[in-house]
Amino acid sequence: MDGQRAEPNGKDERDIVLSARDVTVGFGPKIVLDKLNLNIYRGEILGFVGASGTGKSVLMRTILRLLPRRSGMIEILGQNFDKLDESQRNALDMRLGVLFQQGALFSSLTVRENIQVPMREYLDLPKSLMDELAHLKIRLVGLAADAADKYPSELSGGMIKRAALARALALDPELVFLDEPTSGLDPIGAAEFDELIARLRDTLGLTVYMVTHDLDSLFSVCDRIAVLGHKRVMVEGTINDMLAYDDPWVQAYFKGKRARSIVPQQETAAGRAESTGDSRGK
Ligand SMILES: Nc1ncnc2c1ncn2[C@@H]1O[C@H](COP(=O)(O)OP(=O)(O)OP(=O)(O)O)[C@@H](O)[C@H]1O
Repeated sequence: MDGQRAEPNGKDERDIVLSARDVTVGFGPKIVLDKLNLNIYRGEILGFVGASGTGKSVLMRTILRLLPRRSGMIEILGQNFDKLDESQRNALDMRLGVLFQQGALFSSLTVRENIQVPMREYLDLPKSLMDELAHLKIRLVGLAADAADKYPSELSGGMIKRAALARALALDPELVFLDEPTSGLDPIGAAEFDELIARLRDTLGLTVYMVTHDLDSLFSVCDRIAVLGHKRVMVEGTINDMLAYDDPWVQAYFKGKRARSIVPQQETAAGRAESTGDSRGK
């Protein structure tokens, strides 16, 4: 397993929604990602992990075109941004949702107004319709209707994450990027957020790219895991693939004390359902 996925017959029948090929990113003389390859498949929740400073945020920001790459190709939903004109890029951007770390809501806007930011940017809708849509998104992420008129400073950490998720879902995206979605949440709040993401994937047919350090998320909701190391995706696959991979960081991460408190539960089919917050934060 080296991140260059090859099926036995040389073909991959799965629907690829994001494909990064030989992506190289650097700052000055420092190369952070070197010929990185990664596929994300439709309908999956991919957990993206790696030691601090390996380039997880850099990759996500490169995919979102917030950082330039030196070389390589990125295709999203079958399209190569480099070959699109501005209106096509906008159309593609609308099919992506992003939840940045810490939620990144605008503090001077209410939850409703925050959710409407992407609508105002990309769509020309009457206010009444935008209000209705914001209300739907608020309910979708499990917030009470009265959260709509609250400012971020009036929300708990868990509510901020949900409001930020509602904003990420404002335009009904197909592919959602989540940067450390459960960081800062208490164990129960984190488990509930994981469940919400899994439910939305099932009901909305989302594909989810989740950067996370949270072992519980990896074990409980991620279908596949990709590990960033040595400037590329060094291993991708299931938990069992991680456990079998011979690398000191991967072994320490997936077989360390924290992981041992979670792994045995996951070895049964019931494990996914059982793995709610009790092992978090140990
Ligand atoms: N704008 C920048 N200019 C120079 N170096 C940068 C810039 N952004 C990131 N880096 C460097 O790129 C490397 C990867 O950073 P990145 O933030 O992607 O790590 P990460 O894997 O997301 O870490 P963490 O898990 O701690 O969030 C680091 O060495 C960082 O210092």
